Amino acid sequence: MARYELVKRSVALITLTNPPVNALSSPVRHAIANSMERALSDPKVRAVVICGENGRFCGGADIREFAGPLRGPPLIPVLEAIEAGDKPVVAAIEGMALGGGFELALFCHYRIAQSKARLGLPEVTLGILPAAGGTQRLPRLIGIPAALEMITTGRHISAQEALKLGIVDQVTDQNACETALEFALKAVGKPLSPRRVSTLTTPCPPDLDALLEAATMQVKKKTPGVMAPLACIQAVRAAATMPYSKGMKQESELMATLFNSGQARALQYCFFAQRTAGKWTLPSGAQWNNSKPREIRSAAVIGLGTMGRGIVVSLARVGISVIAVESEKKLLENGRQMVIGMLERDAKRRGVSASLNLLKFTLSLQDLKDVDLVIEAVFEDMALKKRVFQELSKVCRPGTLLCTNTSGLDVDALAGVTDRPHLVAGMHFFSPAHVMKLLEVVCGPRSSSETIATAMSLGKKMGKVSVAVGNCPGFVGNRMLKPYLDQATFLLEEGATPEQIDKALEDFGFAMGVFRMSDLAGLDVGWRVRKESGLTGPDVDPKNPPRKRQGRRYCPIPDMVCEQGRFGQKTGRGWYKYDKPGDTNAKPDPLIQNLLETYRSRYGIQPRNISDQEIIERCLFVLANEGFRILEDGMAARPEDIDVIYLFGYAFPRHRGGPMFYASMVGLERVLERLEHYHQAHPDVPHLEPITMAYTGAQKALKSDKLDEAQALAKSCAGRPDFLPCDGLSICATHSHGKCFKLHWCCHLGWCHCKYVYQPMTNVAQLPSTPVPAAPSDCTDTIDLSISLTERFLRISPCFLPPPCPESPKYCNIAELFIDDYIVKRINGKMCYVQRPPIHTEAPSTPPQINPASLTPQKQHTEDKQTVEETVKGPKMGHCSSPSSSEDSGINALGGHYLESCEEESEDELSTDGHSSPGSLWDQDECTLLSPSKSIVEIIENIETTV
Ligand SMILES: CC/C=C\CC(=O)SCCNC(=O)CCNC(=O)[C@H](O)C(C)(C)COP(=O)(O)OP(=O)(O)OC[C@H]1O[C@@H](n2cnc3c(N)ncnc32)[C@H](O)[C@@H]1OP(=O)(O)O
Repeated sequence: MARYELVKRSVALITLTNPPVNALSSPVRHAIANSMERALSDPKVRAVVICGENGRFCGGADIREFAGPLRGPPLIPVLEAIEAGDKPVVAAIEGMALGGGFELALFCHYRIAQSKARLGLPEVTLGILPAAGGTQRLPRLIGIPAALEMITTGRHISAQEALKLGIVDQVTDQNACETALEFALKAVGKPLSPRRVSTLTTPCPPDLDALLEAATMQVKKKTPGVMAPLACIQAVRAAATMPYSKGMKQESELMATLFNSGQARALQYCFFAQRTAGKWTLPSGAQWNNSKPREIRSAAVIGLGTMGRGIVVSLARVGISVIAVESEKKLLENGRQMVIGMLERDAKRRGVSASLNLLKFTLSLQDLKDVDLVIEAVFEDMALKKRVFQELSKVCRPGTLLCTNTSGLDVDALAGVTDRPHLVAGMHFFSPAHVMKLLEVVCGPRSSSETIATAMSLGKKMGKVSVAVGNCPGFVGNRMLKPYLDQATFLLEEGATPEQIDKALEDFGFAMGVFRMSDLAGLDVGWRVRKESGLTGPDVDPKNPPRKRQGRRYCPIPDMVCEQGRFGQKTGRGWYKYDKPGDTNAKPDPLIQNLLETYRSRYGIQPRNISDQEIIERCLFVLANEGFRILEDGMAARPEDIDVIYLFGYAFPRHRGGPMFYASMVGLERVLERLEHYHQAHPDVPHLEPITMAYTGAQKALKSDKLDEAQALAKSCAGRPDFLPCDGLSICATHSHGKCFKLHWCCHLGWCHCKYVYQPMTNVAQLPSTPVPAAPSDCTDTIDLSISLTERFLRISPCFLPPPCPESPKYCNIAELFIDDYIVKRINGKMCYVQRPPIHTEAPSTPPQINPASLTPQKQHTEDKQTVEETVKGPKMGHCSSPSSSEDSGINALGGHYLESCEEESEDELSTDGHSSPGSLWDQDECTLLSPSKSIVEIIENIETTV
């Protein structure tokens, strides 16, 4: 984990060796401590250099270790030994020095950086703060304003900026390690005291309070409701106002508050979910690490509307030559000018020259015969898209990949009209395509692994977060959006206002509520889609009840708003009013209030007071419920993929982790209970019906006495102003379950009220033991959780780790009890955690449909050695049942911050209709929580539980 060498006869070279990023895991900390001890005690050693293997200094603490108890030596004493030593220590920074890695460098007496290195304290993005002295040392080195900015934003800086700020002593274009060795020798004999950052006095600006106040306002505005940046500011204040040792204590106390918070868990989950999403897998067994992408040097984009232009820019700025095609001269010229303008602005911002020479504009598809890949971005019209694909099939050389930017139409139907269905896939960009990070790569049943590998790799090259999804109407993101939007308008019917709904969502963490966002995106797009799908307009049978479509509840209010010419910001009127068209300052409009009142009285709806809790539950639980359906249908491989789609395509607040993670934090049983409750109240809204699996599961799980006790206590707190219904973010460490049971009442900053009133979250190991209750008379000794939604969720989401595991054998994590294959048994008066024999379940009666033309045949299950698990799961088939939602294009519909404003755009010309054909086969989930080596029916642990 660290190599120790004596070089140049007198310098100890300590090389961190923990690939891929030399994170400071327990063995690494151990190795640094030992190596330093050796170096300091060896009289031959006159100086020390610390570097990282493979050109990477250190990526910081090992984030994976945060989920468990601390093992090995704590970091701070290890680092303090470096600073306190009497031999000069030089950090040789190549690649990156981040988080704890940067702090390690700050404990060294000198720092040399390679010119391409990046440095930073990104802890805030993980919901914590730089707690290995970063908040106390950086301000001492570079002053409060610069340190504050780096610490509260987590921004990585270049080696040159680090030199300018005084963080590093030298920047070199050569090998940093070699340079540091020379530097170290020269430092021998020079006084070390002034080089010890802990001894420096923080330069304190006269307007400290005002500065910190401004920083506080800024982070509250930028990241409302997020705790870590505020804690960072408090820690930096301590650096300015307290001696070093007291500041360190303050830093550590603030860290303790953040470390176990739900926000930290959510943000760390996001970090890994983003990386997991890149590890795609197909039913054929093809996956990210066994499929080779093609190199794409040239591409074509068809259609220069909003999406097409953004795609051209995304391709050209990473050095791919692009032929852009339009159908009319005027449109082509307009598109050309806009693309050039966008590229020039982008290049100026990045300080590079615009790659205009890579662009070619044409009216003829014939020009595309030699390109490596085509992305079709014409209007969302299946007939038109089919014509384009037929034409491409004739024109392009046989190996050209044909991709579509459809936001929800059937990719396989398009593949079917080509001569190369295996080379067809969806590449669903989000608007504006050159800004939004998300790319859904849609795998049709016939898409080859090479095609998917190429689309995913091209996405990565363009700087996108690419997620592989199955082929169903709306794919993943837009399919989930439909029930979310529906709930918002149903709530309007029932008595809420757009302002109230938006405020509840914004308080939850969205940058914009659903109605403000819809106004920004434009209301006419959705209206047109609804007209085309026969939901509104002249095609609707006049005998059809106005608030029903196909037996389901339908809300015509959005149509009524559009009928009045209110299309949102661009017309100066929408769900809100604006001072003038294009203005962004949304004001409540009494006309909308009148419209709602008239509507309600017309349909005899008695408006009622709707709580923010109901708004959040109905809008967000329905989102997660659809996510579970998507997993069931096999249209996403993992909950992480869904969350990543919502984080990057729909601006779901990152500190909530994404809709699936949020549901897991609230507690799936509570989500299920609330969905059941709302579905009973609204039986004509199928999306509120919890998926069958969840329903069945809840019937089987038994409640424990402890749970009742906790609920009774919790209920007694209802109504107290300082306690709110659990938002799922306040993790209950008291009961060590990582998620609150239903009816918990928690304050939102880390207090749990399930048992210990007004007691802050307590380390589980410090809690008194709870005796196992006597055998209950009216229930069996086995809690069968085998088919609960929770169990399934955890099975398919190994990343949803239980909270830090207590060392004490008196407790276990309840989450573990939900793991597939385990049951809880009472053995000799103790609750034991037992693995049960495999369940022999019948394979699904309907075999998956496999297209004979498929070039990616299904895994031969009969030939492989397989577990029961694999047999039962099998690949999923068919299109999902939810209605098509092409109300795209993402348009950041949940309310995200754009990095830059959208330009004045016109819609692409070209028409619509769309039929769905059977969708993709999709491998379901993996069960990495269970080790196949574990023996069957073995008592693996004998632990009392507090349940
Ligand atoms: C007392 C507390 C003291 C200190 C607190 C901390 O230090 S918190 C950690 C602060 N550090 C970070 O936040 C850095 C996180 N990592 C990154 O930003 C990037 O990974 C990095 C280092 C810039 C490298 O980017 P690159 O694109 O080259 O690789 P990728 O992100 O795909 O990562 C490769 C694999 O490494 C895993 N990984 C990266 N950093 C860490 C880490 N700090 N701990 C654990 N694991 C880390 C990452 O998950 C990837 O894993 P894989 O299994 O291959 O998906």
